[in-house]
Amino acid sequence: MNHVDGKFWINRWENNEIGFHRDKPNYFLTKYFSELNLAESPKVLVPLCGKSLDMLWLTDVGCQVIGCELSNLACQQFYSENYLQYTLTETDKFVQYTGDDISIYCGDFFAVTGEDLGKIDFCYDRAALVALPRQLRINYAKKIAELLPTGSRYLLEIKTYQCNSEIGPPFSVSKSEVKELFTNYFSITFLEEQSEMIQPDSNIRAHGAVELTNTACLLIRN
Ligand SMILES: C[S@@+](CC[C@H](N)C(=O)[O-])C[C@H]1O[C@@H](n2cnc3c(N)ncnc32)[C@H](O)[C@@H]1O
Repeated sequence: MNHVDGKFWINRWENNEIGFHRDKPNYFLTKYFSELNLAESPKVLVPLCGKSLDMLWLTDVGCQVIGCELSNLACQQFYSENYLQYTLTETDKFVQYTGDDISIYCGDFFAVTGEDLGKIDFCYDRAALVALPRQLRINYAKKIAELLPTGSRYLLEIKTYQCNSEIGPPFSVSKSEVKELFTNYFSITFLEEQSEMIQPDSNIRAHGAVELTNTACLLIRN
């Protein structure tokens, strides 16, 4: 399993192993969005976006969305399944899908720069940090801090479960790890926790994890 060079994820999309995809908007996003005090028409970064329908929900409430996704197939499916028009531009780093309100940089998130994005108001992370093994989570936290300007908001959902070694994705990320990764750059509030039983067909269930807690974290960039 090679998470680092991306083959793992490319294969998952090619084999349609996308059990992480949801057919309705995320509960924490829809509940807490209005409390974020964002400017009008905020620019939202969705790292590791897959073909998440949360991006559509965000445009419905007036956001301009920039996603980043490794798999070209995921990007194509996002636009075609939602009947959205796009144009394609190729650079040395990305294939850029540009739609009316949603653009996706198809390529490696770790190659994105502040110059590529412009000023981001809000970063929305569902199943992104927790998709990454520990060393990449450290790099990811640094990248997020680099891309987000002072005052911007970062809504992060983590999943926490009991395990003896690092299994995943999704990887178990605790509230103390969130503090460790982000405390140098952000003020952190834990908004809400919800427990759920892990699906019997999940790979982490096969390693003995039975129940997990989803925690919504709100981070504000210092
Ligand atoms: C668990 S999925 C979550 C997708 C989406 N956030 C959602 O909620 O459905 C993680 C996604 O991250 C993408 N990904 C993994 N590593 C990446 C990287 N380095 N750059 C960009 N995308 C990446 C994968 O292809 C996959 O679609």
